[in-house]
Amino acid sequence: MSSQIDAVILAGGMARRMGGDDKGLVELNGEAMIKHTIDRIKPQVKEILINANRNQTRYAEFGFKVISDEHSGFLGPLAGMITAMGNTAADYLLVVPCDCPLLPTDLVPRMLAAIKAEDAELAVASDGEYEQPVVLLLKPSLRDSMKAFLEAGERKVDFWYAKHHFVVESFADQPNAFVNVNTPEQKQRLAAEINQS
Ligand SMILES: Nc1nc2c(ncn2[C@@H]2O[C@H](COP(=O)(O)OP(=O)(O)OP(=O)(O)O)[C@@H](O)[C@H]2O)c(=O)[nH]1
Ligand SMILES: [Mg+2]
Repeated sequence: MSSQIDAVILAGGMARRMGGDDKGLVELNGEAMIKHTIDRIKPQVKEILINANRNQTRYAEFGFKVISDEHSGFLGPLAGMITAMGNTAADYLLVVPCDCPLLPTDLVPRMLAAIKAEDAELAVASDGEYEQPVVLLLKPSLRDSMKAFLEAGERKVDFWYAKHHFVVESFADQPNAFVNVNTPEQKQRLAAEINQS
């Protein structure tokens, strides 16, 4: 039987480098940033969850369930993952950020194959050089471990997964896969690149 896979798109940060604008809703080439992410991920998973702590009504307009962090206070991406893991019945949860508009279209099959090959608990994507700690495929049963880690005051995603059996899947074959838009300048640059190609 094939594995059921849901996804959470993390859009729950404060986006300070974007001047506090809600990053998932900022427009890139005429569409909300999160719409680019949705278009990349939707064909690869069963259900999508949007994790947002502001503007929930606007996020709901994309047609998916919107969930807010169960821990208040903007505790970081782990808080969004914990909430999503409690809202899925899937075998695996894909975690992606809202500010990576060019995610691989073969993200899920490759991460899943990497997990199965090593019988690992989770996979983290890499650009060939750096791990991408908010691009993960993980078993929702890891929720208790993540919750305990967050509630102990820890915040760093890579420190958390280092405690588990994880595999790294490299997407070095796709140099722009994890282009990350954190500032208005990065957004302008990417918009110009997309328009040229
Ligand atoms: N649920 C949730 N997601 C978060 C939180 N902080 C960051 N994220 C998400 O984690 C991912 C990576 O976050 P960053 O881009 O580093 O941080 P950010 O808060 O969005 O932006 P900056 O304030 O400019 O660092 C993004 O998808 C954010 O939406 C949080 O407190 N809760
Ligand atoms: Mg970012």
